[in-house]
Amino acid sequence: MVHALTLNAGSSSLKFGLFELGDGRGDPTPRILGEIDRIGSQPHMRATREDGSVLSDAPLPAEDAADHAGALARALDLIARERPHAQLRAVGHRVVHGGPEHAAPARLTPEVLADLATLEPLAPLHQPHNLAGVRAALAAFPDAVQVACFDTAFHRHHPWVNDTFALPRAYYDKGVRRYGFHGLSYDYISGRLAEIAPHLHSGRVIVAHLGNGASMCGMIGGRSIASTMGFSALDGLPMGTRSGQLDPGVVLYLMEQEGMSVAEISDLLYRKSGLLGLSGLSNDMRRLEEADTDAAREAIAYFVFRIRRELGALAAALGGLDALVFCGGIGENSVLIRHKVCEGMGWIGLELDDARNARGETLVSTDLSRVRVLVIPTDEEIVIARAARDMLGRVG
Ligand SMILES: Nc1ncnc2c1ncn2[C@@H]1O[C@H](COP(=O)(O)OP(=O)(O)O)[C@@H](O)[C@H]1O
Ligand SMILES: CC(=O)OP(=O)(O)O
Ligand SMILES: [Mg+2]
Repeated sequence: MVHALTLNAGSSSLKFGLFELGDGRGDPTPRILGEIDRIGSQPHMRATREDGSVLSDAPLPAEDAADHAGALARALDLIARERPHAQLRAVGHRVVHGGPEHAAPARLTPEVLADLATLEPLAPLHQPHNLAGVRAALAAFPDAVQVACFDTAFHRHHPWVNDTFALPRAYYDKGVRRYGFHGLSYDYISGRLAEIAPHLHSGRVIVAHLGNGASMCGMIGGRSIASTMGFSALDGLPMGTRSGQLDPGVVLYLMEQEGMSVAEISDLLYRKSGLLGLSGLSNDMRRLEEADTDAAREAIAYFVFRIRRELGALAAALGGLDALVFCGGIGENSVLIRHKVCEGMGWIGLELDDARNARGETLVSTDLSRVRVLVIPTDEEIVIARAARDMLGRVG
């Protein structure tokens, strides 16, 4: 039976999925979904079958998953044990940055891989690890069709005013643009909305992808019009460890007055800021919600304030609002954050139903709310699997 493997490599984690492709026309069926985290230190593998039953939830010997290639080998051992007859004909990769050119998934050739490596400085927390996953998979499956699925692709047709900064034009031409990210998630949500609420899909929608990385996207007719992330995955909302939007004067100050190096500033903005920096406690929203400290409450207050501010800004960019969708680990699970984001939003025609919100229903707005509020679990893996299926259908 023909299968596709999906890989989503983070700095110290590797998410993997095994999908059955059937006759290549229907939706891929997930058979195994898993993640190895703490690669290089204390690796741990979790994996489940499609029915939710646990296949693995155990530490791995450190030397077995010392890098992404080792982690991939362990994931493949598990897949081979569980589904020994799976023919792996395609591998789909999440690649965060596709630069200005890629508006659709791309077949991975040595040339494309070399081109994507030049974008590593633009997404240092993601791109080098994504490409480490690609190299490991190319070595393991030289005969499979390998496809890169870009977080930036969904936004490539957004309007020029949201694509540019007010810098001299030469910088735009060199690629200093507002790319936008989390596109696999937005693509999935756009597709789900078309299925479950087509009248909303065709309207003005804001999607809040609130996970460890967080951004918001304004869509009309399911297409990106504006988003809060820009040139890098640092912009916009504060995140687990990333600052979000920052006056560029702060960076100049850190260089000139604090004498900080580029590496130090990068470490500060990508790894020590956001919820972690403000709370002094954790990047994990669950821990902040449980913590009884002023700093944790202030970190949550700032996160919520920025989401509300961006909601207003994106609604203005869309010329109004028909629906707000929450997704990502925080958006899907945090009753408190959804409540705080929607509190007092009657001015824009949005009213949350607290009982529906507490039950985590799909529709969490009141029946009288003009703006519909929905919670839709996102699924980046199926978007990658579909792209792998389509590429295999074209070239395989
Ligand atoms: N029940 C919950 N309440 C509040 N926050 C939650 C809950 N479940 C998960 N989260 C938060 O979701 C975030 C991780 O989101 P996720 O989308 O899984 O991240 P990633 O970007 O790593 O894929 C963490 O901050 C975690 O605390
Ligand atoms: C682009 C980005 O921020 O991704 P993640 O949420 O996986 O960190
Ligand atoms: Mg994520």
